[in-house]
Amino acid sequence: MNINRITVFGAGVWGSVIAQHLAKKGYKISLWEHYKDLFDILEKTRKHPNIENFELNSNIELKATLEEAVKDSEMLVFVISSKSVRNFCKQLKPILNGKVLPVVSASKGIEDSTFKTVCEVIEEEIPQLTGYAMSFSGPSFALEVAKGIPTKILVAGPNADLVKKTAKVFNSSPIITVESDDRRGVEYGGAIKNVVAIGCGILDGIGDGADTKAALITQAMQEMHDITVSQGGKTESVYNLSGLGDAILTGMSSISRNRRLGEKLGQGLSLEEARKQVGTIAEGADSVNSVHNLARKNNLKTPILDAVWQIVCNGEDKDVLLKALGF
Ligand SMILES: NC(=O)C1=CN([C@@H]2O[C@H](COP(=O)(O)OP(=O)(O)OC[C@H]3O[C@@H](n4cnc5c(N)ncnc54)[C@H](OP(=O)(O)O)[C@@H]3O)[C@@H](O)[C@H]2O)C=CC1
Ligand SMILES: O=C(CO)COP(=O)(O)O
Repeated sequence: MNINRITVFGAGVWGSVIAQHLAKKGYKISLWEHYKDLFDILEKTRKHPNIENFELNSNIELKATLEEAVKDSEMLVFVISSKSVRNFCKQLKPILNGKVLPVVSASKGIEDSTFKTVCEVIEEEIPQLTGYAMSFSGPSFALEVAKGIPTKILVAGPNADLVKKTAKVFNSSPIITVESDDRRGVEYGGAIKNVVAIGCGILDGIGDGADTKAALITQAMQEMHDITVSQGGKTESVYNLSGLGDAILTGMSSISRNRRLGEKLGQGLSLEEARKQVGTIAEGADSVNSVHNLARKNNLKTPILDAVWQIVCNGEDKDVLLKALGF
């Protein structure tokens, strides 16, 4: 696999930081963004409005159309919100025109109606990519990676050779990549940890502290485990970087948008108001329903995740979470 040009879809904070990381390594990057206002700002200033002291590397070219974005590309990286992936693939498919190339998803979510992971949605919509989609997931705040703070991220996919080569592409300071053959387990962990982070935020909003959040994470990990394993994921992935590692990061850090959304809910704000105040996407608010429905469908006992669902989706009082924890 000889890679020179990589396309990154989504110039949000994580997409831009990934593009920068790869550009600094010497890859030529085509960065595509669908939101015209953001595209125009990036093109005009080369600075990202949501990342401090961040100027796009000269190896990054902004691409306004999908045709331009995929031209000469040897790898695609998806960093758009998970719920927009299916429609996005419908636009991308005719443009790829049967082309086969490795695809990496850095998005974290589970589709509501189908319970499919982002890689599975990509492969379903663009069948020639089946076996070529990999997940890139682990504890990695874009804002910390942008500052050069070290982290470890899993690259997971069904083809060991492709995973090895892709891990090499992404591996360089401050990111150490770790290879995995359990894409499902990695993607489920990455999606469910966002719901766990909302739960931790709710506790913050109520005024409870790190002690209570640590108890929540510990109990919720069993629920993450049971759901993931029921879908064919491995136990070892649940307790690896994308599950446990990312649950600790997002549940405990003030940076996490999912945790911040939960905090607003815990303070009594409605979901709509909480979303507005957080401003940017909080994937957990979309995944909470799919996670809940999946647990019900499989008759799994998931009291912590159910309580978060009741608060987020039904507007229940936040005390249901304390009750679920046994307080
Ligand atoms: N930020 C982080 O630290 C990390 C984020 N992630 C994951 O990465 C993904 C992106 O997050 P992040 O970059 O932080 O979020 P941002 O809100 O900063 O960016 C989201 C990106 O998705 C794009 N998008 C939204 N809707 C559509 C659509 N209909 N079609 C095409 N593109 C669309 C956005 O465009 P627009 O500007 O129009 O909204 C934007 O480029 C999420 O799944 C998140 O969980 C993973 C690890 C770390
Ligand atoms: O997934 C993330 C870090 O690994 C980002 O989490 P938030 O979306 O909650 O900020």
